[in-house]
Amino acid sequence: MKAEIVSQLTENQQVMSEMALSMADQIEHFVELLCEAFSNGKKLLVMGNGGSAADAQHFAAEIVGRFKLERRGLPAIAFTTDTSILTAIGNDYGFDRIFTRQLEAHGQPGDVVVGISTSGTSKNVLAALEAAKEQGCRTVGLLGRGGGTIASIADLALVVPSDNTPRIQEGHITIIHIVCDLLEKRLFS
Ligand SMILES: O=C(CO)[C@@H](O)[C@H](O)[C@H](O)[C@H](O)COP(=O)(O)O
Ligand SMILES: [Zn+2]
Repeated sequence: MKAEIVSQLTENQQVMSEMALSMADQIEHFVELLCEAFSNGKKLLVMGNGGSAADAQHFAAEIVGRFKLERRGLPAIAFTTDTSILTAIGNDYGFDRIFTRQLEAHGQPGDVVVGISTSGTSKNVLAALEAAKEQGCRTVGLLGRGGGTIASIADLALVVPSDNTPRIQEGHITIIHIVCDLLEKRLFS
């Protein structure tokens, strides 16, 4: 068992090292998109399924609350949190529409819409990013496994270099923390 633990920790380190070599420019671009949006009174809308739903909520909490600095709250909504909305839309229109409908309700031109999907293929996330583009929002995919179909439609695709879902999720939350740290410093210090 110990060998397996060491192997998983080592795999995490390898993914993080590859990200450090290949993703810094894209992460910087993500920070710039969000800083521009918040400076112009726009907001972050974010979504994902399963572990990525938790990441979406975590991201919104850092933005509305704070990361490290004392500052005013910034506007962010995770489309994963309201069980009445999720069950009503899922029941009445289907699971593939749970994010699209919320996007229709909240999305404004200039908002940054972030879809988190380790496979890059979740239909509800893909549909929401497609709708977001039509509404004039900027779209970002936090992805894995080569990026999938979502990478081909997102304005900015950040693809964690792994095919292993937990390692990809660890990459996503690391990116989210770096982005929160940098945008907070850029906007408030
Ligand atoms: O957290 C995990 C696996 O680590 C799962 O809950 C996982 O997020 C779910 O299977 C999701 O439905 C996967 O969706 P996606 O990342 O491919 O879009
Ligand atoms: Zn997980």
